[in-house]
Amino acid sequence: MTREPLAGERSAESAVNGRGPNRVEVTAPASTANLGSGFDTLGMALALHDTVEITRNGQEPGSARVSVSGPGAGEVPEDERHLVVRVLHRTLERLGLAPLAVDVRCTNAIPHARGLGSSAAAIVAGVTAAYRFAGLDVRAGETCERALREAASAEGHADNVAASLFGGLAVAFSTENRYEAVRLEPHEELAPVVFIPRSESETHTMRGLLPANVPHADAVFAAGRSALAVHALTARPDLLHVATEDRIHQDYREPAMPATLELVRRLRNTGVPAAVSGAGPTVLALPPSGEPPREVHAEGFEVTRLSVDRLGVRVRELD
Ligand SMILES: Nc1ncnc2c1ncn2[C@@H]1O[C@H](COP(=O)(O)OP(=O)(O)OP(=O)(O)O)[C@@H](O)[C@H]1O
Ligand SMILES: N[C@@H](CCO)C(=O)O
Repeated sequence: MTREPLAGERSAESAVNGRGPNRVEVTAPASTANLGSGFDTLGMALALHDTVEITRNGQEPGSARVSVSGPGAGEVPEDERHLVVRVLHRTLERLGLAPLAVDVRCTNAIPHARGLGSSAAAIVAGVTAAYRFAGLDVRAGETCERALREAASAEGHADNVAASLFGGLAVAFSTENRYEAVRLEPHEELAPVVFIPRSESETHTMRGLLPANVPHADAVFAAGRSALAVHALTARPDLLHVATEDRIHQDYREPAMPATLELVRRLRNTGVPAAVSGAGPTVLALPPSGEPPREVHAEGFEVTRLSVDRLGVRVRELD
């Protein structure tokens, strides 16, 4: 395999073949994507975390034994088909390294298929662990750009993974099929509230509801609102209500989650900036007070206040 060298790469082969860590712990944050007007572009990390502990076990290379507590327990595969393990192995392979045999312990808090970036957090955990086993730091210079591309190509879009990797607010974009992102510091007064329903929606199904093209006027509307959203989220939260307005994805997805869109409208009608979180069905609100509005009827939704995660993924060597 030919590829460009990575910073610290000379140590990578020897790290995986014996001198690297035996056990790493990765903590990856949830994320809310789109923020209304920034479809596939804006993502913000939230202080709700999955923790994954990965230990090399000396079994058959490429094998995995997985245990899960919290969301996903009893539902996701408990072997090498598990998302974190698939990404770990794929990333090692793309680094030109042999697969590892691992025990994986997942302690999850992010609900699955609700629009809170659970798959992105799992993917970011897998990429981060692979890099650490290879002696590389996902947060360092060129390596961090490659880690983003690795994670975004596994997810299919970069908004959630960029936020989960770097924390804070991500502006994701692509150039010549390369995923890229810029990290920005969200305004200190942002106080996200999420309304999480019991129902689930898989992102790939929700993406199937989107049209191939949108009217030019809607594209112009989206460009203006998303540019404004960057300013509102970082400097002028008083502009969030207008900045989070969308015309290019939410309504198209309404037939699959009518209660979500109804709640978005009820919140917005009381003046609260609100949008579908990611591909839904969770609703994200950014009330200026940080208080969920009492007068808005939100039966069927669990209401949770979350702060912004400003650090992104964390990794520790345990052994
Ligand atoms: N921690 C995890 N471990 C294993 N598999 C996971 C994990 N998190 C998510 N998945 C897989 O990804 C699926 C959910 O991903 P999906 O992209 O549809 O939703 P999401 O990431 O929660 O929401 P969104 O992308 O809208 O923010 C789950 O059904 C499961 O198969
Ligand atoms: N931008 C993505 C986020 C969900 O993963 C979407 O709305 O489909």
